[in-house]
Amino acid sequence: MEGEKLSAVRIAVREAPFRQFLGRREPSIVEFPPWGDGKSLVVEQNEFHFDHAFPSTVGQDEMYQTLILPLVEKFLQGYQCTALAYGQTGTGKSYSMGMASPDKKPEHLGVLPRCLGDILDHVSAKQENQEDTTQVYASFIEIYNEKAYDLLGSQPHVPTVASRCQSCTCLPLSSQKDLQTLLQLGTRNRRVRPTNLNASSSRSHAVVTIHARNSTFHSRMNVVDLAGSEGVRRTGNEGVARQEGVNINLGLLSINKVVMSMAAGHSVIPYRDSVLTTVLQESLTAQSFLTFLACISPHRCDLSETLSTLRFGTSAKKLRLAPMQVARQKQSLAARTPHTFRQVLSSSTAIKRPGANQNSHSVSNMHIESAKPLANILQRTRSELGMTPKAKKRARELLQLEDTTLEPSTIVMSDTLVGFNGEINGDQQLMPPPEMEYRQASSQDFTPVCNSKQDEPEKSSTIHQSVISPTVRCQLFNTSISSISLGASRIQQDISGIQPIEEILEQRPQPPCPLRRSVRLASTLRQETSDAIPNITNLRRSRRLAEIREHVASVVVNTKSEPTVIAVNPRAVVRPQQNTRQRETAHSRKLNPSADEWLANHHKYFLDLLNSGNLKELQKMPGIGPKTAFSLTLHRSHLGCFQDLDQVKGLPIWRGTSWDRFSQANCLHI
Ligand SMILES: Nc1ncnc2c1ncn2[C@@H]1O[C@H](COP(=O)(O)OP(=O)(O)OP(=O)(O)O)[C@@H](O)[C@H]1O
Repeated sequence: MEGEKLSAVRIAVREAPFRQFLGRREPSIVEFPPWGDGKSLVVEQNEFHFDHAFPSTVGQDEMYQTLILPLVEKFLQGYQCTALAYGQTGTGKSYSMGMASPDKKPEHLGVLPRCLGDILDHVSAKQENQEDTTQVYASFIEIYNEKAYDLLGSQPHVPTVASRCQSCTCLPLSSQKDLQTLLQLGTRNRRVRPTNLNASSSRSHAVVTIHARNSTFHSRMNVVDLAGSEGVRRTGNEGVARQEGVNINLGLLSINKVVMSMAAGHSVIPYRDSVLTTVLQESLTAQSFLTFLACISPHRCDLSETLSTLRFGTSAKKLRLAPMQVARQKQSLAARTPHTFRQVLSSSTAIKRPGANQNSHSVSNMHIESAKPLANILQRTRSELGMTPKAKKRARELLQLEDTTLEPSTIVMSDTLVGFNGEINGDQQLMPPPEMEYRQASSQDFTPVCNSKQDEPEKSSTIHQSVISPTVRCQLFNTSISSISLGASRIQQDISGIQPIEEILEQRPQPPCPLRRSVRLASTLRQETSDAIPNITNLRRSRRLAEIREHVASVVVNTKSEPTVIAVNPRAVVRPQQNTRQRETAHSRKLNPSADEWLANHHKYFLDLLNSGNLKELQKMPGIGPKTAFSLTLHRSHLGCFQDLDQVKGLPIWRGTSWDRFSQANCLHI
């Protein structure tokens, strides 16, 4: 087997024998077609293809040799391996994994005793040849009601405190006697309860972790026997047993979610959803070998559970893993910091953008050299940690850019950085640690970060650049770079084809005013009318309207008699005197148009509003309610647009004096 390419994820299905106590013999719902080559099965016209499909006639030895032995070989070469049995209750998971009470008959021995036996044989053979000094030891835990129990410990029924069971008992294994002790202790202490479907149903998930440790690697192999998936009603459980069932299903659901997330290439895997996945976190990574054994029932009454077990297997086939041999110290780093990869990747994502490599060639060689050790560490950390294929692809892209781009918080620049159209002054260092970068933005964050000369106040244009630079820094780098001047020469622009950032920023069209359209319209109207009416802001709406009416009345009177404004209402003329002198002069050019002119403008503007306003905007006009606004829009769409206000006045929507009120409220005087 050595040297043979073993697929990282393998799914096998095993059919259980008929359950005797059901008392009847019926044809199995599972068919193994001859064309399936031992890999396919058909259940009620649903076809499934896996790596192996074992009928109930296949014995323990054949199953072990085909499915588990290659995994054991990988384990002995230093890989992380997991063999996991899942399926409905009573379908032979514990039997297959060898976690049921030890059977005297050798043909019934399950995975665990067989693989421990093989591992011990292999290690002792090597030790005899003085080739190796591999130590083997194993732990046996169970997860019951969302609590982990150390079955080899002195208090097997007291939950362990450590969330990942790092401190559970590990028995050294050097002989068959040790092996027997381990199996006896574990299976004796494991919780079992008779249910309607299984006379000795395991009520917990069992995880046996075998460690092989030598001078070069520390590999792990998990043999997992999940508690059966079960419909709580079918098992006939009540009380505590019912709660057990709920927790069992919770664990199974969470493992399902973990596998789905890994298969989908998500960067965040929900390991923490249950104790089971937390314990298996170190093994269910993209760098492990995974083998699933789906145990199914031949009975028609179990059809739905059988189909759901097979569907889970089909989804797990989508997993794409890239196992790697894990060196002893690296493995512990990976195991202890499973999230480091994500941090590293996200920081890298923040600093490197597509196209950065083509523009960053002018980073000085000296700094590339200084950055290399750190770049290597980063690369190593990435490779040590499990990566989904998608993340791996991304990481590879990033690593290709590594030599010529900035590393987070590491490089002291002395040359010109062209990559982001920024120049970094030689004797100014990069800003320290990125933790500064993710503070909540405050006004201080946007004050120029300057050293030396740039602390001096400068011309407005320079200040403008400085104000931009911290923002740009946050976007492009995970580290701060002080004193970036964002100017790039025309030649650099021509070479890179990238416009300098400050130019882009300057030329970027101003974002639309954050005010709502109706408010903008209203303010435009107010501005227009403010040329002819006094400043009456900050007054209540009723009072404002009254003032407008008074003022317009004064203008009308004025044009009929004198060319200057006559104070018909003292408030109407007193207000402008409160305005500043500049405002008066600015307005004086436009002020005092004839009333006709003002009215014509006002009508025109008002008509525009009626033609362009939506329902909400129309309703904001004085004298227009929801119904009128709706009728107006209907007529408008029917007519195309209103030609003049007389046409609006002639619409059949105005009842009684409603037009007069509307006209008066809006100073239309029609
Ligand atoms: N392939 C098989 N050959 C012979 N006996 C089997 C086989 N599979 C299962 N059995 C028997 O079926 C019974 C139930 O098996 P087992 O307890 O392993 O099921 P399980 O899936 O672990 O159930 P649970 O999830 O409830 O613990 C056992 O008595 C076991 O010996």
